[in-house]
Amino acid sequence: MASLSLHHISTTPFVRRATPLNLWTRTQKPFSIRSQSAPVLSQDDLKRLAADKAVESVKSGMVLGLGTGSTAAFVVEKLGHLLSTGQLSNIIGIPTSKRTQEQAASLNIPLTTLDLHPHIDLAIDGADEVDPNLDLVKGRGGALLREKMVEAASSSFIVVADDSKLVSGLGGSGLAMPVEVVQFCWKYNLVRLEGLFKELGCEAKLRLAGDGSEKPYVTDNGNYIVDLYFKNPIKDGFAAGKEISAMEGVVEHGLFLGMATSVIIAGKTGVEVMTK
Ligand SMILES: O=C(CO)[C@H](O)[C@H](O)COP(=O)(O)O
Repeated sequence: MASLSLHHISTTPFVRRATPLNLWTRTQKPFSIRSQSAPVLSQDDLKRLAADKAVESVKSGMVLGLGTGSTAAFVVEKLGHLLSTGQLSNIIGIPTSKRTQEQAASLNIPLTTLDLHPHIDLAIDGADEVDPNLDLVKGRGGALLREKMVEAASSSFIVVADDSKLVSGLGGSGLAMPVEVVQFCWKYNLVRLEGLFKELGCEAKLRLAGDGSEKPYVTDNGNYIVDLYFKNPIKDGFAAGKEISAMEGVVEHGLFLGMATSVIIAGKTGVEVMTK
């Protein structure tokens, strides 16, 4: 396990005294936050705290990768505010989804593409799981392909999350690890993916649109998503990623390995900046 440095930032005035989070033993569970001396912080409050901390690294003139999801949306919101109040200028963003593109455009954040700006100064995005090596599972919001392209092109990649995202091993939350696949013979690939991780008790499911119908979810790139649910965490993420990528018809997977420069985690005891 790589050694990590943790920089602690108190969430005062919400929490009077902060202690480091117990990063490596947490399991995924919903939490409500209560302190005798402070108001309750919701999960959205924590996401916003992490987002605001990350935006402190943004400087005028930067090319920015704009992530997708509820935490990344707080980042985009803050950037819009700083631009509209003149506290930031001359930034340009590359959105990782149509959703983020729409939000950023509505806040008058100038936008560009990787074609026009292949070198990104800083990307900020959420994550679904963060392990002790700062390796990630991403893509439960369905934007994994564009996220990976944008974040791989960034000199620096800051992850923002609340502490429910901390896991001791990837796949360990029991929630989905997504794989984007072409529509053609998706079932063939679903069966092959499930077989690949049989010994981890993997169950593969086609992601549905979520509108109550049996229609599949379609990504911004016109593909389907196969969600992998593991009973046991993945032991070697790099080997797993390699095997998934080698399958014909797989477009991208949600393992983001060795990509994060730092992870900003907000929890009831404060905000931690985790770096390798
Ligand atoms: O990878 C993502 C979208 O594809 C998101 O960053 C991830 O799902 C976390 O989302 P949220 O901040 O809403 O928990």
